[in-house]
Amino acid sequence: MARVDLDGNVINPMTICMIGAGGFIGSHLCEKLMSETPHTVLAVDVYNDKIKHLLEPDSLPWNGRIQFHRLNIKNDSRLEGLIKCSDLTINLAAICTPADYNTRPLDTIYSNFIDALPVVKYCSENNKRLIHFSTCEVYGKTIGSFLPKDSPLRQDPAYYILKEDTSPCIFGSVEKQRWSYACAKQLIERLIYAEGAENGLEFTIVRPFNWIGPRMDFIPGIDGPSEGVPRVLACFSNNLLRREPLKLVDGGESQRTFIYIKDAIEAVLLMIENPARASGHIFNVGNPNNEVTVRQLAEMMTQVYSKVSGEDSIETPTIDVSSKEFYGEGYDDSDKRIPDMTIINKQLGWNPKTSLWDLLESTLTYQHRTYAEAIKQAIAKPSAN
Ligand SMILES: NC(=O)c1ccc[n+]([C@@H]2O[C@H](COP(=O)([O-])OP(=O)(O)OC[C@H]3O[C@@H](n4cnc5c(N)ncnc54)[C@H](O)[C@@H]3O)[C@@H](O)[C@H]2O)c1
Ligand SMILES: O=C(O)[C@H]1O[C@H](OP(=O)(O)OP(=O)(O)OC[C@H]2O[C@@H](n3ccc(=O)[nH]c3=O)[C@H](O)[C@@H]2O)[C@H](O)[C@@H](O)[C@@H]1O
Repeated sequence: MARVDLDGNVINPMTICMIGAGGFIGSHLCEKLMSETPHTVLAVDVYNDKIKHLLEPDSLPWNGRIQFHRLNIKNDSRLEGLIKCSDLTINLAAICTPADYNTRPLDTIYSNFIDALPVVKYCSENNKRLIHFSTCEVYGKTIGSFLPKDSPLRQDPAYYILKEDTSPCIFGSVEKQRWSYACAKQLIERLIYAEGAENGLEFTIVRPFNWIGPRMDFIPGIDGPSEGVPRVLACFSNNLLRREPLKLVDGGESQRTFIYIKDAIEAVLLMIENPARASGHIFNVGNPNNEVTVRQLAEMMTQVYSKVSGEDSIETPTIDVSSKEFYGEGYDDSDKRIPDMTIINKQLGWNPKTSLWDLLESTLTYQHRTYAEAIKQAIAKPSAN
């Protein structure tokens, strides 16, 4: 039975150059493409731990449809050739953990802007379609966050809903180096948009809103550096696994909307297979129904983990820490991130399905199954170093 797109046209097999395929999102996207489509993936990354299960053994049903190319796009002449022999390039490569933005601002700016330039150039020069991963962080802070604390307008959606074609990008001052990432992402978006306007580059830009699920980042001291600071899901999972209090930065008052990685990947597959509907657009991909403060996330994760692990939660499940202490100088934050869904609904007819509780249940089940034993060993006999 041939697979058809949203307009009833047969979907022909494509070759996709996926840069950053070895990461959290890339690994889920590769799983989806291998298990549900006839497409071929040239998986480009410096690591492949998270997609090894797709590359071996040769007896896998999709064998031959995914090839791993270990290369660093900063300085590898093979990149252009891979883009030229693909129908579509998806660029996921980035430094995208906030702890790096104010501590490694140069690497962050290079990774999110400079290193993406050749990818855009090769696509434009060779008339190849590009799907580029930006971030919801390009919206920065809401307009409402500048109103007086008790202003009723803060409840007015016009002051906090984030819409691709109307909302401004509002960052903190240059000293707040946290915004090095979002600003680099904003400028690469503007460059891509200009390549589209001036040179006819066929592009789609994705603005993910806190996608979470299995294989996101790492657990410090187990499959990542002990002093590493991953994104909040992995931080809180690590605390729960180690029976430590979850640290709430500046009281955990910031709000986020979290979406299950599997729901988000559905949206990306629709973009891949419906170029006529996706090209020329910027898309919010998030779940406006899953909004919590970070404190509420910590409380919910504590409850879910207790259920998943069968262990009672500890006496003091959370403690407050200052952002200076947790991230260092130059940290700043987005207050609230609610995606407007008009454009993605209209173009792709997509909506997220999974509640925050359910996505946390499946994700923490994975975390507990994958890490609980290793953590127990690590705590039992702390390593020499
Ligand atoms: N996960 C989210 O919720 C989220 C939210 C907003 C934006 N994004 C964006 O989506 C993209 C993917 O995010 P993710 O969560 O999968 O992050 P990730 O860190 O898990 O994946 C990024 C991958 O890119 C690779 N990479 C980085 N620099 C490279 C280089 N120079 N050459 C080759 N490979 C390189 C890394 O090895 C890694 O495997 C990023 O652009 C990120 O900014 C993600
Ligand atoms: O994932 C996204 O959509 C985007 O936003 C993230 O930024 P942020 O949501 O701030 O990243 P987290 O590290 O997950 O932090 C979320 C919130 O939790 C707080 N936090 C984090 C970790 C922790 O241990 N405690 C804690 O209170 C942070 O201060 C922040 O307010 C990252 O910038 C990228 O992954 C991406 O651009």
